Amino acid sequence: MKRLRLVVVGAGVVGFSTAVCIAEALPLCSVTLLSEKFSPDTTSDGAAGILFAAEFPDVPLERQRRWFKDSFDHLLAIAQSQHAPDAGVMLSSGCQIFKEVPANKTPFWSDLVIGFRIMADGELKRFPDHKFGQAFTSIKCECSSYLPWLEKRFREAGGQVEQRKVNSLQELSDGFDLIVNCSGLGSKELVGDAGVYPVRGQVLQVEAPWLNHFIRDGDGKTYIYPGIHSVTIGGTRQEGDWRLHVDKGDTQNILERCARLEPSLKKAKVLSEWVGLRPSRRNPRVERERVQLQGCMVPVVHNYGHGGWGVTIAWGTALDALELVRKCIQEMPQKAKL
Ligand SMILES: Cc1cc2nc3c(=O)[nH]c(=O)nc-3n(C[C@H](O)[C@H](O)[C@H](O)COP(=O)(O)OP(=O)(O)OC[C@H]3O[C@@H](n4cnc5c(N)ncnc54)[C@H](O)[C@@H]3O)c2cc1C
Ligand SMILES: O=C(O)CCC(=O)C(=O)O
Repeated sequence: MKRLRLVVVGAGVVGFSTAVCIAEALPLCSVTLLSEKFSPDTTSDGAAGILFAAEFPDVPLERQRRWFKDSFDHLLAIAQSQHAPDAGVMLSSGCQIFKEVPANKTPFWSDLVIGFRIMADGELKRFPDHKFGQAFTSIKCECSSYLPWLEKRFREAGGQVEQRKVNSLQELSDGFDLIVNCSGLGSKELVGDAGVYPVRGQVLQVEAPWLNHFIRDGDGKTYIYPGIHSVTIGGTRQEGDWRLHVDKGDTQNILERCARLEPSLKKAKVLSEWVGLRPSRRNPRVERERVQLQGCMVPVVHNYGHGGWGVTIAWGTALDALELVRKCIQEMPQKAKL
């Protein structure tokens, strides 16, 4: 019996989440993950990995809530299991503080994280420049551990992995019946999407084991996220900036901004510096189309453009992508399904 051959392009948190969802749900299909780069060399690897999100302008809020909730619940189950240290997933409590009271005091995910509450005036005293704060428990998912863990899970479900750059979807039409595109910023070239652009982010890993709680400035530029082995501090959001090298000016600026929120960071040792390009788009593209490749109409499911929130919503969008894959398969002629 000929098995249906599926290919997932991309080995970041979106690609591996999608590949695992598909391989585990459709054991009769052959699933291959192809990617130019793997952990530790993807954008996902350096992300702070905190589950937190801003709203995308044109995606129905219910769908965004589902992406957040499905991802949060999936990672919470891992954080509370024996797999937590191997997968690099931990609960993380802290606060987001604002210099001005925000128009929306309760973000759309406030009831999806744990214990969300508005901070009392007394708690804000240590942040004299800030007037308003939200305290809650979220999750930190460290992709340098999580991606290898997902890869193992994918292989255990029968998935195959191959390192290769895909220059055009045409290259895939011979070997595969269905393509799932999770190539992040690579989609700009791979599928000619002019709406995809980089937002450069620089972060530092510092040694500060005395810090247990995260602090995020509501402007989204400055954050301190204690992790399993070190503390991630950041950041920058430089739109359209393709530079992948560390900028020493940014490093200095990050250290100063973070020490203003948490003075003890002046005593922290800098362990490493890292730059990544967020695969940004006005809205993530989670949809399907049929593309003519070498004379055949081939179904393509897209799942890319998660910007600064890819770790947060990867599992939720992967489940959506799985449903789109199922629909494509249902519409295939019976012969192709065998
Ligand atoms: C500094 C910084 C901090 C961040 N912190 C957080 C955070 O705290 N929380 C959060 O939710 N998000 C965070 N993000 C955002 C997050 O990193 C991204 O949203 C996420 O990594 C996107 O995942 P992805 O799988 O789409 O892309 P990537 O990780 O970039 O993976 C894309 C994959 O596609 C492959 N690929 C691309 N083109 C091709 C091709 N033509 N052929 C073959 N393979 C190809 C690449 O090699 C790679 O494997 C942060 C980002 C940065 C830069
Ligand atoms: O914005 C945050 O607080 C988390 C880090 C992040 O998502 C980012 O830098 O893109």
